[in-house]
Amino acid sequence: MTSAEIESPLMSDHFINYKSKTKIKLELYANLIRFYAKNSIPDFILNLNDLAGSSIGKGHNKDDTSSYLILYTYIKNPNNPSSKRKRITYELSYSQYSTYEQNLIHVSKWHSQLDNILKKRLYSHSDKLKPFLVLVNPNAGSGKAKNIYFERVCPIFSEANLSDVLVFTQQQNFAREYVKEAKLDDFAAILVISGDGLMHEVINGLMERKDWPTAIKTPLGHIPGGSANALSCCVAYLSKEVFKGMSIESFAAQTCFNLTKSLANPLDLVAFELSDRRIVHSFLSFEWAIIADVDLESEKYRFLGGMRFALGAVKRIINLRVYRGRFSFVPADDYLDYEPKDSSIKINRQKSPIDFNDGGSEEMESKFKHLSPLDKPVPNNWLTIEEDFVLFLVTYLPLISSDFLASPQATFNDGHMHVIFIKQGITKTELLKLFANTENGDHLKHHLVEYVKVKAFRLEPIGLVSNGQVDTSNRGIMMVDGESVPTGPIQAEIMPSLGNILANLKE
Ligand SMILES: Nc1ncnc2c1ncn2[C@@H]1O[C@H](COP(=O)(O)OP(=O)(O)OP(=O)(O)O)[C@@H](O)[C@H]1O
Repeated sequence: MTSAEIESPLMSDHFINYKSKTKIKLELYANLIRFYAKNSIPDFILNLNDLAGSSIGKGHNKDDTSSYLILYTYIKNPNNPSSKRKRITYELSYSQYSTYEQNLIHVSKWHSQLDNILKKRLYSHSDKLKPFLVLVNPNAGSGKAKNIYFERVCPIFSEANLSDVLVFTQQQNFAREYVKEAKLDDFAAILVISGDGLMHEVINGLMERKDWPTAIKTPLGHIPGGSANALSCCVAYLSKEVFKGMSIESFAAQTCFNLTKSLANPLDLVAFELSDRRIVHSFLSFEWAIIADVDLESEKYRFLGGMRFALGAVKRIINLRVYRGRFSFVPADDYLDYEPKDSSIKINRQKSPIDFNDGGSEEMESKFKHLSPLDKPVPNNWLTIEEDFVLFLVTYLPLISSDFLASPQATFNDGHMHVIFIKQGITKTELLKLFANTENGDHLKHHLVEYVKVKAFRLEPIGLVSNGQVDTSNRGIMMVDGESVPTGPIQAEIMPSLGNILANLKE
């Protein structure tokens, strides 16, 4: 027996379903509404997790004294929990009293009771009445973000009785500067309608504030509006919601509905020290070798949306590049005995006693737990691999695009970076097959794909390898969260649970 069955309803009333013209009894509980047509057994149970909100309406006929309760639901097929959500509205007329005013007063009680229950579930830690700050990049992806805001997001916010402050970004780094100066206390959360690049800007803007330790705790939400939209895919994947096989508009609407049901969840961020000594913060990935080449080179196919990556990958595999590099890392505790699948990969394990900040400085020690200055050797307890790499990818969320489940083990705050690399030796055919197997994470089973979980790493790119020669003038492209950074020695450390991401995680 569920707790709702032993509780008495908060409200119970008879309505007429406007569409079917049938009588219906509704019982409201803390988590659900029961719909009874004839029997004492409910015909339908609406979980309040599937309800965006309600509104009050009046009939068109001037003699109609009834008042209407309208429910906006986004329901999955009950027989298929992994189905898309479908919007269904229930228009329920109430006419127990003889005047419209009396009926309206009673329906208003339902509306405010529902609003209170739904808002209580939102951001329980913050002020319910604060608006969202919504940042929209009108030029993201194939240029749909503005329409997504007006046609998909606004209607759901209105159904859920949520308010927002809209800001269109005007150029690169606009959002970064905006959140650096914004009065964050005025907002419940920051929502980004764009690709992953704009979220990267927002996170870095927050980290550049004087009050960054509190600023970075502002809950962040992502609504897909760009081409890859990896963060929205990860939120949907970890919330057990569909994210494939639907248009960006439907995906955005579903994501927006889920945001109205979301709570703030701790999010791992990664601090990078770039070769020019700048510090940037990242939520998604670091790419070098083939993935970075594809990401940058496929920019010119942005009009294709997500398809741009598939096209770029095929082109780059045909003209495969190999880069020599030195990869040093602090393995996660469960990877201390890490051995590569390919026995020809040699790991340099320092035997000298562990010294965390060997050659480090006080400044580095105060900022980082593992990193020493970039111009000094890595500490003694790090492991080092020097190889010719075809692929080198670090992720801290599961997906880098809707069809690339790079690290199935990753969660929002598992406290680690997940490194995948492939060294020279893989054939073009094998690589093509492997790229076709990334949707379910099956690439990790391939004997030439290496995987290691780390807390910190350093990558020193050496040069492009061709015909046994190393061209040190070409060290490839490096990308953090899909944004180019200067190529050169780079290092990174995980910052466990530093940020907060909005997601409706199911138990
Ligand atoms: N109004 C704007 N006009 C032009 N560029 C902008 C504007 N606002 C932001 N930008 C920049 O556009 C770049 C791309 O944005 P974003 O990553 O959000 O979309 P995308 O690249 O289309 O999507 P994805 O990252 O999913 O592939 C970012 O570097 C961002 O700083």
